[in-house]
Amino acid sequence: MTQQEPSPRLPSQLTPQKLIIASRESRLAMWQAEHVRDRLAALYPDCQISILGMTTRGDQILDRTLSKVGGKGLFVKELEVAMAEGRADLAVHSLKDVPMDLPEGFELAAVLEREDPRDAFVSNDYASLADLPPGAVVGTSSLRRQALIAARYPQLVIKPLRGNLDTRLGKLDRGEYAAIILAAAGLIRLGLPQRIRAVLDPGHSLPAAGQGAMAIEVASGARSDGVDLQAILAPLNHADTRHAVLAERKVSKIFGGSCQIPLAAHATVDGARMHLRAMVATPDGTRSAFAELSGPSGQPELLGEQVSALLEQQDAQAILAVCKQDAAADA
Ligand SMILES: NCc1[nH]cc(CCC(=O)O)c1CC(=O)O
Repeated sequence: MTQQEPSPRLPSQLTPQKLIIASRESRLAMWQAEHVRDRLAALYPDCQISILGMTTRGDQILDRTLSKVGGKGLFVKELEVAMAEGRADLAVHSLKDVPMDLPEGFELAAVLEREDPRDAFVSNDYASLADLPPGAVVGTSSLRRQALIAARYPQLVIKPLRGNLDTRLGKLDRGEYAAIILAAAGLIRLGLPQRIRAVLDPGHSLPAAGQGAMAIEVASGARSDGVDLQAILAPLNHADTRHAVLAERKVSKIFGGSCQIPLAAHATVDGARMHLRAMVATPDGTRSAFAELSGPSGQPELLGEQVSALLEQQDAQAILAVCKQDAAADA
């Protein structure tokens, strides 16, 4: 799991003198941008690397669930505008927040090695979901987490929880929730692993496509001074993680791809083989479809298509129709 792509050994005149990284300003986003900055600084010691912090619409709108205000694109659009205008060269994202289809003219130059992809149970008073008394309030705004919890623990009450990690932990600590569910990766990166009371078994709480992975987005083609950003960033790519997330994102894309439906997709890679598991459900968790398959690591998108076909055979379309009705009733 730790091999990196071979370094491209760029001719020295093509290594950049200056790189600007666009990032959201949340503590997690900044940690991730600094991580990329430090890795690039080690590769290109003569390059001056800075971080341009930005606020996105996704950070500003905190009173509605993401699925209602337009989905994942809200976290990346401003960063793409900065790249298109030449104010930044690359953007660092949590891959989970990156839409399945990037706008024309942008691509993912690197997918970094994945951190723990699992969901984490976080609480000051309880050790696990199973410990919560009936009626206890659990915070999450993820439809996937909501459906998975409702299916196994229908006696719990799920309430929306938005905002960056510090905001969410603050709401838990003020007693607004008995427990909250967060990605383990974010807590680990922020140096808060002690907040994790239990990691949820992926067999019960299958992770979201891309969870725990970071990606670097660039504008396609060479920079105006001829610097090939793709080649510059290639050494940061982690091949196994890229293959896993390509398979996961294929499933997301086939099922309509944003926060609108409860959908999980998680792949593991073992050398030349990979295994993909995926699930779709109704938001109340009462109906769900699950499928899994193994295949060659070199054809992740094919595996994604095959697993999606298995889900469809299990009536996934009927589940999605229920979700769409819910969405229409909300509107
Ligand atoms: N939707 C927000 C988001 N995007 C990425 C992460 C965590 C880090 C990751 O998955 O890489 C989180 C927070 C969470 O789900 O708890």
